[in-house]
Amino acid sequence: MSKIIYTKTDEAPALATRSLLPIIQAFVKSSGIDVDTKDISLAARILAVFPDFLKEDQRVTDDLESLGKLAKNPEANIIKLPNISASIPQLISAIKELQAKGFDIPNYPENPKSDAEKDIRSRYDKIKGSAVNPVLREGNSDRRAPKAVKNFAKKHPHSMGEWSSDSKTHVATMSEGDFAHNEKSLTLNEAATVKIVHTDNAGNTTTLKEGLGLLKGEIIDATVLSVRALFKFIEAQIADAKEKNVLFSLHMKATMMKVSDPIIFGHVVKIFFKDVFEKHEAVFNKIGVNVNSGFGNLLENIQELPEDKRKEIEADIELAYKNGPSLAMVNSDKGITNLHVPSDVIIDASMPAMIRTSGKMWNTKGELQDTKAVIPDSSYAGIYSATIDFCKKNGAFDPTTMGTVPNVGLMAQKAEEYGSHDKTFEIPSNGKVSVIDASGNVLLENTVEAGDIWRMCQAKDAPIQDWVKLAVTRARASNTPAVFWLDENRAHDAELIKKVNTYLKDHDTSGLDLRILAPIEATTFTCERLIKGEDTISVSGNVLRDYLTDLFPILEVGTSAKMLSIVPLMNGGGLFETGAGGSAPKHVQQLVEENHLRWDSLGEFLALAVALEHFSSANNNAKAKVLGEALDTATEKLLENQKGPSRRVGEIDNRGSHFYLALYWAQELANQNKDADLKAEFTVFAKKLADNEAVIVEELSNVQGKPVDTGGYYKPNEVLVNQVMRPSKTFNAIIE
Ligand SMILES: NC(=O)C1=CN([C@@H]2O[C@H](COP(=O)(O)OP(=O)(O)OC[C@H]3O[C@@H](n4cnc5c(N)ncnc54)[C@H](OP(=O)(O)O)[C@@H]3O)[C@@H](O)[C@H]2O)C=CC1
Ligand SMILES: O=C(O)CCC(=O)C(=O)O
Ligand SMILES: [Mg+2]
Repeated sequence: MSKIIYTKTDEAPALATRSLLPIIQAFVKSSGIDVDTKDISLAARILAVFPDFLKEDQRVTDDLESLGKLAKNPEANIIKLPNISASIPQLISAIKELQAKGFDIPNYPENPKSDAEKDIRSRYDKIKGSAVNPVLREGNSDRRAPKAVKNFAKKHPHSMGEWSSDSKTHVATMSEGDFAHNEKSLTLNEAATVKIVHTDNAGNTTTLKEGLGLLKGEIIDATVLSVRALFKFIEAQIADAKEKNVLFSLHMKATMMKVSDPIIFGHVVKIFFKDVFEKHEAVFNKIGVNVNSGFGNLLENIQELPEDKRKEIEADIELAYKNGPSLAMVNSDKGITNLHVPSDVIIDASMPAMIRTSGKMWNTKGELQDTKAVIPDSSYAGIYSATIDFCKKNGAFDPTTMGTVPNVGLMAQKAEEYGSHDKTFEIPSNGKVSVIDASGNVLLENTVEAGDIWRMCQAKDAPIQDWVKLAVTRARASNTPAVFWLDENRAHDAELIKKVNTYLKDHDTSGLDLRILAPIEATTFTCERLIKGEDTISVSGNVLRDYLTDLFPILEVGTSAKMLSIVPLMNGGGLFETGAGGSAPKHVQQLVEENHLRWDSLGEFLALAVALEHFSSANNNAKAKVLGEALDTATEKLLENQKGPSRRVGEIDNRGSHFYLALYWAQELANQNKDADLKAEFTVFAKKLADNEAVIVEELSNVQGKPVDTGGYYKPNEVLVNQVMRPSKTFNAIIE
């Protein structure tokens, strides 16, 4: 029998699940709907790949693998909550926590030498970074703000920082030598099996990858980022930030671009602290400093040095801070800078947050200051500079009047940069890298220098056809203009444009406003419509999907957590993501410190409603449809009555909002007349909830204000965390 699968993930969404899931299961039980869970948390994914290190009773199934298979099956109905895409520091701290809990898993080998270490390293490398989404996303992306959410934001706008025309904030990006400028691309006329070969200047060849099967009609790209150009660029930006007296900040996606971006991150750290690295290089090499994991790695590693050496290095670091521009801070109280940990500043969330805050970031004194946002590769940086220019000219966007920008994003089957992980290489020596087919034809080739980062991407034809179809479907269904954000001057986009023009002919596009604009023009076009209250669908590739589905939601409705985020799977199943953002680590901190969880589960509510609707049509289950419709109405009511979580301790939090969802959902089911059984069942249920509202709300708020222990961060203690997340005896008794 088909089921709805609810994913157990990490951090705030996983905490919320402990409260919400029992409610959901209680509501759907009588309708013959099974809501099962799969654990794809970072901790579970680690345990799943090391059965040989664990005791029999500690072993877990590989739920990600089985979900990946399910996603290719028409029966799939998966509710996917955000999970940690682990940076190395996150991975290491999860490993430590598991080891302390008695799981005898190996350490992460920073410099694997033996075969055994290399095997361990390769298992960990599969877990790190964005390792879940690419496996489950067997479809393209349809993300939008539901009407109720837009209306709520218009009535109750989030705060927006003002923008002034003399803001010194700007984006800095490379004008040569980056991935954008070196890109080569082609479409395959026939299926092929290719290998990737590095040839040095003496003619020695090294095969970087072989046996890579490509399909007919697939677009492939090869490109390289020159480290020499990167160094020159970063040095100039550091000097310029100091001269202009703006904060220096770096914005990368080290999680999703898990091979290239940590390397770039590391280079920026080394250049920023150039004098420190030059002077102490030998020591750093000896103690195994690796700043691809951020400057924090250096600070941690030097702790093991004798005190005088450590003090000397710390003094040199202080000097570097003094001589350089001010760094943007992630947490000025704790001295955490923008360069500390790559997973603290993730571009899709960090740039919009900055734009929402007048283009400012925090300085060391905890004050807001104008910022230089360094985004090394210029492929997509322009959309942020165009948005910033727009705000400088027109002032901040006004959430009470602005339109909306839904997105249709190409991502299925690891499209574009998503699929580059196993085809990205740090190049050992000067020469060239070639993509060569079985007959020896060189399909793509780039000149490289030692240290350059070379990568290849793929976009298969079937996902592209599906994406064009989805764009037309959404444009038609919402009667909204749609813009393909593609640049004819970029090699990859030029190939894609040919396909878009071809596949648009497969659909009835009469009366639709469909256009193709380069990203910067598309941004300005969209923003100009946006301030007039007009809606525009962005139809984009994978990276822009990621950027745009945080950028516009954060400006429009304050957070991308409130987005409806659907992935119609290409084989007919449904993947329903909850919101378009992440796992909000700061929210966990607040819960632990003061037992208040400000996570908003609106994304979960929206996803569940569409999952129920999908379940209904896939299984011919009329009750599921009634449940879904009632849930949607209940969600609207929750917004109207402002029963979403507050940010402040003592006020309604995530758990309180779940109670109100249950109350309204039950009331809607009691009020409907499509299903008599549900009506009867939930009339009783709704009355019980309503009668006990005051008691339950009091029980839920009484617990707040004190620290709590959930027994772990990556793998909390189930008993403790359930107690924390379900503190109302009265509510629990009614649910059970
Ligand atoms: N689909 C996925 O699985 C995704 C996973 N991630 C992962 O999430 C982690 C954190 O990423 P990060 O870039 O910091 O982005 P997040 O989206 O987790 O956080 C950014 C900020 O957005 C706000 N926010 C996000 N979701 C909610 C919500 N449901 N309710 C209320 N506020 C919300 C919070 O603001 P405030 O603190 O001001 O309340 C939060 O600090 C990383 O490990 C990353 O890899 C990121 C994106 C998608
Ligand atoms: O997979 C990830 O690491 C993040 C994905 C993400 O940010 C998104 O899909 O919007
Ligand atoms: Mg994103």
